[in-house]
Amino acid sequence: MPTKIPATVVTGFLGAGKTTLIRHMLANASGKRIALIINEFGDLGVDGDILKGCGDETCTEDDIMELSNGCICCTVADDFIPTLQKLLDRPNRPDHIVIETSGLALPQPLIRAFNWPEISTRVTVDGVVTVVDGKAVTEGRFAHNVAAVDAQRALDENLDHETPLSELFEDQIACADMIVVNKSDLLTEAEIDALTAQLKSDSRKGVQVVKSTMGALPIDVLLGQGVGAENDLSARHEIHHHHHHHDDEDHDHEDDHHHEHGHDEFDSFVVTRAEIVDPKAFAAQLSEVIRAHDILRLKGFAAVTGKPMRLTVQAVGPRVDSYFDQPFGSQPRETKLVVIGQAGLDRAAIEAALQA
Ligand SMILES: Nc1nc2c(ncn2[C@@H]2O[C@H](COP(=O)(O)OP(=O)(O)OP(=O)(O)O)[C@@H](O)[C@H]2O)c(=O)[nH]1
Repeated sequence: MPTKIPATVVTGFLGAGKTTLIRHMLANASGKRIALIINEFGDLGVDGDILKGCGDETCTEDDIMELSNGCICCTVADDFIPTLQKLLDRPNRPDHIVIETSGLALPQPLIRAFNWPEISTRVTVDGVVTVVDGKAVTEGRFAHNVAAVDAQRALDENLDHETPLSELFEDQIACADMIVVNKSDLLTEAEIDALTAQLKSDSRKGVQVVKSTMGALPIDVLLGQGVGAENDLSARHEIHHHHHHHDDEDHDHEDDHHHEHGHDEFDSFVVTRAEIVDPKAFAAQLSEVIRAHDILRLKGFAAVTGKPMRLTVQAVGPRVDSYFDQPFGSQPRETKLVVIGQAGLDRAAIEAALQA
């Protein structure tokens, strides 16, 4: 019997540093052949583009598969399973598969999919790595307070006291085999220690919590955990669907489509604009728009007058990073930004502000 190929699921909220961590991993794969499946919220394909640009010989463009149809956890049958099968049917099988979920995905339904007969004999979930934006959590952006939420839930099972952000965050933590406290460069030692202790107590027993900057962790730490996460799903409780049968793990596939979760509570759209003249001023303008409209995530590429290189723009909350990454080459010189926030974003106003 052929051995199962290990698959590592990398999850974590929007902008936590999943793509950065994977990029570091690919650059340090030391000959291991890694195939990637990535699923992005927002339709610009920024993550795929960044990863394809890694230029690492152990991971060619062919090894990167992008799921197109929205949320990985809602399109398991139509998109994820066929993509995985395609990967497994290749003559040149990968040593390891890494799956980057979108920042809004619940990992549990994805892991449950590994029990589907079509793939269960061929792959196993090696481990779930949850990347945490240490700075954002420390600043309280997820209003992360599991104890208080649990106390409320004990009073009334049916009440939904949580924000969409804290729900997702807690599900992603509950599913983790390893938690990466990323962006530790933006934290003090004391903040890192406090967050680490909190995450340890909020996660399952034995879950490792490690800190990183720019996701720089040895590949041996991230891969090869050998957990078989699909076999102990019940330990990875799902916060959202308490009213569903979360204790009945092998219910039929249909149920995966009935779960309710946060997508409707988030909005995403793409804004195009004319070339920008001054990258620094543009970053300041972005930061202002992000604050004014409470935008969670903004990323994309910009054309700067007089520059052959493409400016990659990355904003997580009010923090804006931008850098020239590569020449436009054969691609059109366009400025395109994907904007992600909670539902109710004022699209017209944001567009106007970004195009100003
Ligand atoms: N200061 C700092 N910035 C970081 C670190 N890790 C990632 N970033 C930056 O955070 C931004 C988001 O990083 P990504 O790796 O794209 O995050 P992601 O989780 O893949 O984002 P989504 O796919 O949109 O959910 C980028 O601008 C990164 O350069 C870190 O350790 N420290």
